[in-house]
Amino acid sequence: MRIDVVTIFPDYLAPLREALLGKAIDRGLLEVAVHDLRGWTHDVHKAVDDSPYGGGPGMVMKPQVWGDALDAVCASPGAGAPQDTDTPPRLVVPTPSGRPFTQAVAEEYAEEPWLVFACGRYEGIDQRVIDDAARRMPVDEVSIGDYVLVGGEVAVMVIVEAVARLLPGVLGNPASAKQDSFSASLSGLLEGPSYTRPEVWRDLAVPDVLRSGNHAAIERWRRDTALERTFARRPELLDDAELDAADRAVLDR
Ligand SMILES: CN1CCC[C@H](Cn2ccc3ccc(-c4n[nH]c(N)c4C#N)cc32)C1
Repeated sequence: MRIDVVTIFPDYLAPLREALLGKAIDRGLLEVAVHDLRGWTHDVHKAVDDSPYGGGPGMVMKPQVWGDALDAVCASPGAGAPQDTDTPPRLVVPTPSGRPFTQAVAEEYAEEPWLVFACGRYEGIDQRVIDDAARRMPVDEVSIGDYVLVGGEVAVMVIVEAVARLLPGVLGNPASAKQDSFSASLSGLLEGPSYTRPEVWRDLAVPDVLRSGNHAAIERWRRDTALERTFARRPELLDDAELDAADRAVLDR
């Protein structure tokens, strides 16, 4: 997978080259290029923003600069295009007003050969940039949660990590992603609690079933605790979960 990120704060994305993702890049499982939006400005002040039409607080990011940047970065075939194909990338624009970025969206993105991320700042990017790009490529405006950040860079880090860990070979143990919270194999439920040695720590013991060696009982316990935790913390997830009679018996307890 090829990932391009356009931002006015390239150094903000430096952590993408650390740890697991850094290893994935070194192993060629992932290619990441970060571009400084100011490279497409033409004035001495390298202006990327201007005051909003209709008034209101803050500034809006200029369409001309973003248009030139995305024309260059999304060019296919082009320098960034994977295998130099003429397939355009999917443009992902983080914004609080976007559709929710969920595990299902992460799984969708993990199938894409090429993602380009546009990191807004100020009050956001002139809408015409998104509307213009949508004439040439798939565009997604997504939100990582119902709170307001200062810019898109942190959201891109969240999205890239959630997507990259799903790529074959990135996680040491691929089975780990199969047991993710929200994943299909867990019926969209939250994961239950995890434990490791010692058996007793500060007079708190590991549940006996996990040391029983009875794999059927352990699987049932993990399902039950996932159901209980989901019911307690995210009951709305149960609406879409495929529950059997045993599951419903747990919830009716
Ligand atoms: C007061 N204004 C309101 C509009 C957005 C302004 C800050 N900003 C500029 C670009 C930008 C990109 C993403 C996010 C963001 N915030 N929360 C999320 N879940 C996001 C996501 N994905 C925020 C952003 C602040």
